[in-house]
Amino acid sequence: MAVLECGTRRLNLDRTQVMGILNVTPDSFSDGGSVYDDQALSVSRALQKAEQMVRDGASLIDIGGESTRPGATPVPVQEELDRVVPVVEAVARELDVVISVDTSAPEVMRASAEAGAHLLNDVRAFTRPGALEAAAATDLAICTMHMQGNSPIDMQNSPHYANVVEEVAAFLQHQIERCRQIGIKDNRILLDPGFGFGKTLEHNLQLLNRMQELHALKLPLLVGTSRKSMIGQALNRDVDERLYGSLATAVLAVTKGAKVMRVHDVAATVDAVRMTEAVMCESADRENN
Ligand SMILES: Nc1nc2[nH]c(SCC(=O)O)nc2c(=O)[nH]1
Repeated sequence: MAVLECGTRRLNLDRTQVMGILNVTPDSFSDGGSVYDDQALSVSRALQKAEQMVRDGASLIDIGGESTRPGATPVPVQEELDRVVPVVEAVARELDVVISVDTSAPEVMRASAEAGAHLLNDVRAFTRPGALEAAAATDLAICTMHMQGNSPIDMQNSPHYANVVEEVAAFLQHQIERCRQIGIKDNRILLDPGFGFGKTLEHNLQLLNRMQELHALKLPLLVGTSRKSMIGQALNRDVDERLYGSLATAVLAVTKGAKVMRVHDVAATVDAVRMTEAVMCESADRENN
């Protein structure tokens, strides 16, 4: 059985797992402010949303205190801590689920691990000073992701690749080597091609269409396409009309070997993923019988 070691928890990767997105930010692009009451973060509202996603079939919850949509400005660390830590503590106390924290700040990584998180998810691939050391000091799983450009502020200015799949693969291979050098074992690592992070529509479409080529890296893939602009651009849909397109990308990602899907719409995605796997397993069952 393929397993991701997530601190005190182990995640079965023999089947694709669905990660529910829990933005605890007032300005996230697709559901900004959904857990805010007038200006204040409501921990109870955040917990209710997490409970619903677990009921819907999420086996991971990704808690993010900084919006990383294109053009977003960084959040002060203390503000991020104030948003994330109380929600991690509440979810750890109340729910049986793998808790992921979407952060680039080493202070938030350490505090989240203390508060009960199981996975550190960094869209900046643990490149901030002290971030990889902070991750290595825990026994949490990590997700390391490709982004072209230094941050969401500038990543979409002029994305450019000679060969996007090869360049993303080379970047992720380098991240694996950084992790190994600092003592983060392979069975704690998820890799993520970073859809929408310094990529044009064509880059994103090619990356999904050729994603099976990333299996050469031999570590499990996390995919985050849910409600992203690649869907809006391909279908000419606003952010609240991208469920069907998101499901199409989830099905394709699963057929190409994604092991974790990071999504807003958990129930719909769980059914799409399970149906896809039912068909895929049929062919495997038939070949084995
Ligand atoms: N690992 C990982 N973490 C993420 N955090 C965001 S924030 C922007 C959004 O949800 O559209 N995207 C991703 C992603 O694609 N992969």
